Amino acid sequence: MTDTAKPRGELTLRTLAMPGDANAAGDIFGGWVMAQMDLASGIRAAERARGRVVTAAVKEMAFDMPVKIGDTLCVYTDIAKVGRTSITLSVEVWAQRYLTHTMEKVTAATFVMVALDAAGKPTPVPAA
Ligand SMILES: CCCCCCCCCCCCCCCC(=O)SCCNC(=O)CCNC(=O)[C@H](O)C(C)(C)COP(=O)(O)OP(=O)(O)OC[C@H]1O[C@@H](n2cnc3c(N)ncnc32)[C@H](O)[C@@H]1OP(=O)(O)O
Repeated sequence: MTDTAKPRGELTLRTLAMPGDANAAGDIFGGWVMAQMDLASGIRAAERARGRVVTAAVKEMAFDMPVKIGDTLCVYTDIAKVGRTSITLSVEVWAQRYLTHTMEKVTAATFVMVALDAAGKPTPVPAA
C-alpha cells in the first residue's frame, strides 16, 4: 500500500477468506465478497439510523482483483449522503494478502440502505 493508495472511509468489518468461500482455483466467490459489503453497510447504516435498515440498491461494481484463500478482507464504509429515509454509502474492499501487510483494493460499490420502522415501512433517518 502506498501513500497515494489508501482505503477511503471507516474500517467497518474485517474477516478471513476461508476455503469454503472459494472456487476450485482458490479464488473467493464474488457473492461472498458482496455479502461482506452488505453486512458492513448494514452495520454502519444501522448505527447512523439508530435502528433497522434494509438494502434498497447496490450500484455498479466490478471485481478488479481476486481475493484469495487466507486473505483478510477489510471493508471500509463512508456515508456519502443521508436522504429522508435513505443512507448512501461508498464501500471499498481491500484484501490484506495472506501473512503480509500488503493491502490491495479489490472492489468498490455504492450501497443505498433504507431505515425502517417497527412495521417495516421506510422511516426518517434521525438528525446526526
Ligand atoms: C442501533 C445500533 C445498531 C448497531 C449495529 C446493528 C447491526 C445490524 C446489522 C444488520 C445488517 C443487515 C444488513 C443486511 C440488510 C439486508 O440484506 S436487507 C435484505 C435485502 N433488502 C430487502 O429485502 C429490501 C426490499 N425492498 C423494500 O423493502 C423496499 O423496496 C424499500 C427498500 C423499503 C423501499 O420501499 P419503497 O416503498 O420504495 O420506499 P420509498 O419511500 O419509495 O423510498 C424510500 C427511500 O429509498 C430510496 N430508494 C428506494 N429504491 C431505491 C433504489 N432502487 N435506488 C436508490 N434509492 C432507492 C428512495 O429514494 C427513498 O429515499 P429518501 O428520499 O427517503 O432518502
